[in-house]
Amino acid sequence: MTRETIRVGLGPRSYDIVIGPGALAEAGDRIAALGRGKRVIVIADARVAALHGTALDAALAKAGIAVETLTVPPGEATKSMTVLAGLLDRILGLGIERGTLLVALGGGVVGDLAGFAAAVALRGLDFVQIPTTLLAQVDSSVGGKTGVNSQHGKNLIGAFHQPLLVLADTALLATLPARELRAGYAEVVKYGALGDAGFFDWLQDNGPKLLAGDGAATIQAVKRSCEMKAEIVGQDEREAAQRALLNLGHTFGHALEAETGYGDALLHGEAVAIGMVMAFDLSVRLGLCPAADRDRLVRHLDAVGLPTRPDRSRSWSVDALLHHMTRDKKVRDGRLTFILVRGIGQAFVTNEVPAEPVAAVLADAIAA
Ligand SMILES: NC(=O)c1ccc[n+]([C@@H]2O[C@H](COP(=O)([O-])OP(=O)(O)OC[C@H]3O[C@@H](n4cnc5c(N)ncnc54)[C@H](O)[C@@H]3O)[C@@H](O)[C@H]2O)c1
Ligand SMILES: O=C(O)C(=O)C[C@@H](O)[C@H](O)[C@H](O)COP(=O)(O)O
Ligand SMILES: [Zn+2]
Repeated sequence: MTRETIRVGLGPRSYDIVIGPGALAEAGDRIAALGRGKRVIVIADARVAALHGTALDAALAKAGIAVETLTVPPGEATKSMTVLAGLLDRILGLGIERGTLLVALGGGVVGDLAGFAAAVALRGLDFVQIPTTLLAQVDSSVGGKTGVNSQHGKNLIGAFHQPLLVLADTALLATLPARELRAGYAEVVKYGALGDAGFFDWLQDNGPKLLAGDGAATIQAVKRSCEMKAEIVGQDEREAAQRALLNLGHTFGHALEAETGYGDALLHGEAVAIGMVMAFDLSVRLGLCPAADRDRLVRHLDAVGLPTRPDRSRSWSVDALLHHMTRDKKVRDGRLTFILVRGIGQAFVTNEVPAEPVAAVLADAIAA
């Protein structure tokens, strides 16, 4: 079996990301090898549990591990304090100990929620990520950002809590709806756009193959994305500086998600695609980035069917978007922090952006 293993180097909290088709079937042996006892609680997205829960149960049973599964409803609305409170009640109701291991089975929603539950239950349980969307395999399962949304904004309640292991079985993506695969692909493009122009070139040639289900292209893209994320997180776990590069497109994107109510109207990856274009627009407007690089990004996102500007059939307001942006966790002394670019693959972090060009980028993007 093809397996790629990437190590996230965080001293005593270092862990492996195992990538490849069939990794789920190895979950029992790999979890047993962690030496955390013979009992796990799986927290699963109900849709994913129906599709892949039996295979995980069988893998765990083969290694003599007892499993109890708790499901949560699919969708971004599940990343809430209400669902978290109910989930914690159910976890505690199972009579857990500090040694009990949680396993998150699903996309970024379940990974963020279950990871946060693991961070706070009994003041901290160990957990394993089994990501089942492209987005979760390339991004959310790695790096330890866990949490839920608040009425005040996206991911405003949470904790840094690293998993013990990430098992990214790329074969599970076969059941993922095309729109979800595409949305996850936006975070893959993000890695090329922020720090690897060669990877961006590769994606221009291979992205369509990946989206058509090509296994080799998928493994390669997941591997490169995880390598980049592991390197950045290994240097700056708590986003004191360079980790903010992984937020390219997110200050704008999270504002769009907040305005659309965190529903099916705009998926996180779709918001990131639009947000990246806005970050490039702002960089061009400030004279930092050639317009040709912005155009290249837009052409590639267009070519794979990702949105590049907010849906014009809705009504948007610059002030409302700016209001959401002020809730961003990167705000320092009242100033917004942006991830800007000098070109494809050359992102940097700054909090020295005047207000006018930001408002102008928003106004242009939402103009009818
Ligand atoms: N923690 C981080 O570093 C980080 C990084 C990026 C995104 N995120 C968060 O991740 C979330 C988005 O994650 P997502 O895009 O994975 O969405 P998601 O978890 O909502 O999953 C998308 C949909 O796909 C379904 N699904 C999942 N796996 C499937 C499979 N293999 N087959 C069929 N259906 C499947 C789910 O039921 C759901 O309906 C957002 O909340 C975002 O903020 C977090
Ligand atoms: O891991 C990170 O760091 C990221 O910023 C990855 C992002 O893709 C992800 O959406 C993350 O959840 C955003 O974090 P936030 O701190 O802006 O809420
Ligand atoms: Zn993201």
